[in-house]
Amino acid sequence: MIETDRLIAPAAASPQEEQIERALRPRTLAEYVGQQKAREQLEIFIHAARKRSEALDHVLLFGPPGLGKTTLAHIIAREMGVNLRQTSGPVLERAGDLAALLTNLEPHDVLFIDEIHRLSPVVEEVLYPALEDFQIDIMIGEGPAARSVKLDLPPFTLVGATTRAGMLTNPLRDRFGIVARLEFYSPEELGYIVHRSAGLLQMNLDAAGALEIARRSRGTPRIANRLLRRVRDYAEVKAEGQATGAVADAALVMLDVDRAGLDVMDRKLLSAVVEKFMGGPVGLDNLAAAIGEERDTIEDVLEPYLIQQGYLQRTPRGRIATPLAYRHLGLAAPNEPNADLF
Ligand SMILES: Nc1ncnc2c1ncn2[C@@H]1O[C@H](COP(=O)(O)OP(=O)(O)OP(=O)(O)O)[C@@H](O)[C@H]1O
Ligand SMILES: [Mg+2]
Repeated sequence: MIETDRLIAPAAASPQEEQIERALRPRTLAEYVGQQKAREQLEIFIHAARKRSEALDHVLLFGPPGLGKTTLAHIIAREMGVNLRQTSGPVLERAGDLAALLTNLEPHDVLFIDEIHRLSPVVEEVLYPALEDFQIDIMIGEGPAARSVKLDLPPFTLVGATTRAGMLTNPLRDRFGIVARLEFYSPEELGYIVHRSAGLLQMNLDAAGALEIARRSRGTPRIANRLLRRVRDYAEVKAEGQATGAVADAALVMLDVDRAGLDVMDRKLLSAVVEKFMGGPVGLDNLAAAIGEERDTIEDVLEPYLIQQGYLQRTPRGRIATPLAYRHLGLAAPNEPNADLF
């Protein structure tokens, strides 16, 4: 069960997995599948910045976990031909931590701040003038002898990533010239990603096998690559390494990923709304308590895909299960005309 939970969880599970992810990560914009809107924008702005020999404008990337924000940050640095320095909101505790990073940048470098919605207010204060004027004010010394010194920074590009653009303060959000929202991938796009990964892993995966995995990966490349590796294991043990559509299906059924690509947690959430709260509306806190999950996990990880696929609706009064959710659970929706026949 624990294994299954981890399978679908969009966050990278272990250092080992992160290593595999790095190996499968596309390195150029041309290799980056899908996200057409974000890719086209970036292509143009990167091209223009390079032509003028300027730093790229600051970029905010947002979207659910595993859709390719970190990947895109690395690609931006690579396409700009500059270094990337990486940190994250919770790691930057003090203003001095950020100042140290900023003063070590070279012209046009990319500073990548993951989970940028978790920056502390004091650090954010330092960031504003850095983003706007490439300057920071730092305090030197303590007590009566303390004084503030202005330091010039080289022009740089901040790439911020967040799963929740709504949690950014307005002044911070306003300082990004380029804002790209990443969307869930289509089965065709994921099929292509899985096909490419299978090549890198030297695995025999036919077109039907790739599509089966793609359709059941919650629109998320990280999950697609993870399911691919499990299908590979299954195929090696049960099917002489041939990952066909039928083999992939059998492996995914074994892993409790259903034919719509929903896993145990997805189904648990939907059945809680339907059975414990009569289809909703139910508030986030009640739902979290009912299924024993964190609010954040529900909002960041579980809900976005269920909403996008039309199983769940978010209303001001709470979450509501749609007729599709009832059907998926093998139940009749309360207002459907034939409800009584079942
Ligand atoms: N557009 C893409 N084309 C091909 N592979 C991709 C693409 N986007 C992501 N991937 C694959 O999915 C994995 C996860 O992507 P990434 O780590 O960039 O997600 P993320 O959005 O940063 O997630 P998190 O919010 O958890 O940090 C990558 O290692 C890469 O192999
Ligand atoms: Mg990331």
